[in-house]
Amino acid sequence: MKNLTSIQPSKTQHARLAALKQSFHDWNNTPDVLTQMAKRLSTTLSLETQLGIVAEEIAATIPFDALNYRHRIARQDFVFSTGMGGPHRCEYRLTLEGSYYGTLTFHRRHKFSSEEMTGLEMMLSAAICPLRNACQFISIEQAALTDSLTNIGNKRALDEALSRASAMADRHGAPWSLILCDLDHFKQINDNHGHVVGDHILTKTAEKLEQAVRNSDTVYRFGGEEFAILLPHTNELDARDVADRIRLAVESIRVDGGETPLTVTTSCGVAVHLMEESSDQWLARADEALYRAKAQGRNCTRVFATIS
Ligand SMILES: Nc1nc2c(ncn2[C@@H]2O[C@H](COP(=O)(O)OP(=O)(O)OP(=O)(O)O)[C@@H](O)[C@H]2O)c(=O)[nH]1
Repeated sequence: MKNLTSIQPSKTQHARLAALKQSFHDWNNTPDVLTQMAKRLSTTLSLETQLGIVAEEIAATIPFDALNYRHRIARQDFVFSTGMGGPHRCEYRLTLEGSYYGTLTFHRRHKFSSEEMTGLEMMLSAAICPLRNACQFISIEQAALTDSLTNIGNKRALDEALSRASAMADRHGAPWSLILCDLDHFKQINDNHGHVVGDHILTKTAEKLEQAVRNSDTVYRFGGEEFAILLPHTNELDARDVADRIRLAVESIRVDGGETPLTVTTSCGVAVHLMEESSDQWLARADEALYRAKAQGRNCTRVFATIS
């Protein structure tokens, strides 16, 4: 083994260690305004919580009447507001290393002085890194729940949504319906026209499904050519109508397939949530209805009927 030269603590090192000890003491016991805010921000990756902390810490030094934050992250608008208006405002576009992380606006009844604006800028400079991390965390979380081909929710997103929907249906008693759609003879499209055309049809299908349903309904791709639509406040009868509308929407898709345009049909299975059933049981009943639609000729809707 190589001999290591023994390191003798020098005077400078002693001084540095003493300074470190002092700064640890200050950081721990009497942090300055910026350190205190940075410490609090580092405890969370929730953008909402971070913005609450920023609002509190800034208000302690620079009072304001309202703070608004808006940013579009992963195709979704994120909005945070605290307090009530005021005619004067200071607006900051938050950017770091060329990337944009939202716009923060402070409102107040009285004008902000230039000294106060400098203070705001200092506080925001100290907050921008944690805010950037929180925005990126939302993007990563969103990506893990999104199907990369069609840009709609994936199987994981469906599982989470079904669990939430089951809990809400049990608690409030409102009907929730689930529609499963599976494109018919999709293998033939891939085999005859190639996967690129197949992928294009899947993308078009996702678009059509989203257009065919209400804003409050959500569409997921949970398997190769399988889609799911979750419909809040929708009973069996209405869900059946939606499923038939969806089938017509999918039938209207036209994709360039050589001499004649390619078309596709879909089979649908519907199940309304039953009191206290698990999301797996609910999904299994919708799947059973879909299986019947396939077995009974395809391009049709079957409902897992409930006796009420
Ligand atoms: N292009 C493309 N094809 C996919 C994707 N995922 C799954 N598939 C294909 O979807 C096809 C599904 O075939 P099957 O399960 O036999 O079903 P089907 O041919 O639609 O027949 P039915 O469902 O019984 O009407 C297979 O050929 C898979 O390769 C994808 O991401 N892109």
